[in-house]
Amino acid sequence: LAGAIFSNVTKMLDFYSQFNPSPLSIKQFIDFGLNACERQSFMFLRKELPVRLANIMKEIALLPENLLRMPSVGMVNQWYERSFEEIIQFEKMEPEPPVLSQFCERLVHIRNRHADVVQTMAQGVLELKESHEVDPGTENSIQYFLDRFYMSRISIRMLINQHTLLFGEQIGAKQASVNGIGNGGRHIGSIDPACDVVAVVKDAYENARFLCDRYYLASPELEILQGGVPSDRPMPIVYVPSHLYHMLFELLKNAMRAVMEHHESAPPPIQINLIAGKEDIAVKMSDRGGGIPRSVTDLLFKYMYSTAPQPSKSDSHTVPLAGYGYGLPISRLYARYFHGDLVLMSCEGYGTDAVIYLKALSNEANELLPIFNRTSSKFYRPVATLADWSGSLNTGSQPGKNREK
Ligand SMILES: O=S(=O)(c1ccc(O)cc1O)N1Cc2ccccc2C1
Repeated sequence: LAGAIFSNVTKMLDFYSQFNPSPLSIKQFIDFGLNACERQSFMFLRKELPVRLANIMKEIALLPENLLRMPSVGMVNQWYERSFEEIIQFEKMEPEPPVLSQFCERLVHIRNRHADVVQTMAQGVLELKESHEVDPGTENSIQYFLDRFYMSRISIRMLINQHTLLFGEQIGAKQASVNGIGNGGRHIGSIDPACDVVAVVKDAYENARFLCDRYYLASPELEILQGGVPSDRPMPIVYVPSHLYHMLFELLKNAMRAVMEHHESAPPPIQINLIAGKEDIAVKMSDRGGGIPRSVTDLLFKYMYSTAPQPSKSDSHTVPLAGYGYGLPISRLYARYFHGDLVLMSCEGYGTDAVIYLKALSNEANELLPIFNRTSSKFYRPVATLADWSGSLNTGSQPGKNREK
């Protein structure tokens, strides 16, 4: 029987992975949420969630053997297989109330099962680093995979959160989503159509400052500018506050650590400049924390570089303010998820600017989703490439001029 079940799941994976994920824009999430219909949401998700799960599960199967065999990666893979099987069971069910509420409960169960996926995958990367030599080709495959894997996870959790917030049994979920009372900001699921960037900046700053004070017994002040002029007037945008908070909190922790470690006393303030353009909204955070050389800036987004043994829970308050966990790479994924970006510009010896770019128009803020196909599969069988620019660090081993090109 197990064999039969296995082959059936494999067949279903092949079936659903043939479809491309369907990206939604923030505008579409809002338009649907304003007169949300649970039946329609159910009909969409019981197809779209298996499509997104199957697309990324096919890539997990293409991972370098050494990583795929790590115990933690095996565990994550099992979670994905179990969740995939549970959702496709709703394929043939009638969209009647009892099934709709079962579906909602099942989504909550799946979201909880996958709560620790980020650190469990990081553990898998650590197991690989500690057990095998990792060649540059494998490292590139892992970087490519994890960006896509975590982006896929962000998108699946976004769909689950919208459905459970709009139709779930939380207190106040009903009237809040229907006529907007009971939630002052008229949130549509996890989206706030009037998310005040200044308020989220202050919230993230207060929380980062608390950690900084506890560790350094001091913390830098914050200056908020809008268009280069000091102002903390509200700045409403259409966005997911929790995503914006996650990015700001990470960048503020890094900036505070840099400033406190670069100045014995009187730390210079961190400056956040908010600029609303026609296409882009830019949140530029500037610190005078001494910066880092360009050769290091790229490493900060590398999962392999950022994976280090986790400090034990007991001394977690002694963990440096900004570790080098996956905070920066995942914050960049949150920015890119709705077609924005997160870039670092460091000037060694002076300080670092970090810019979060967001789409100004909600109809342009489309989900950015990984697609499993021949193109993505090629990334997992990297062929040795010849240098096409001279003078790079590893030219020593390149074949001579008159030999094969
Ligand atoms: O690399 S950084 O320039 C830096 C990186 C990211 C960021 O958001 C802000 C930053 O400032 N910076 C992090 C850090 C930590 C300890 C000591 C010195 C520094 C320098």
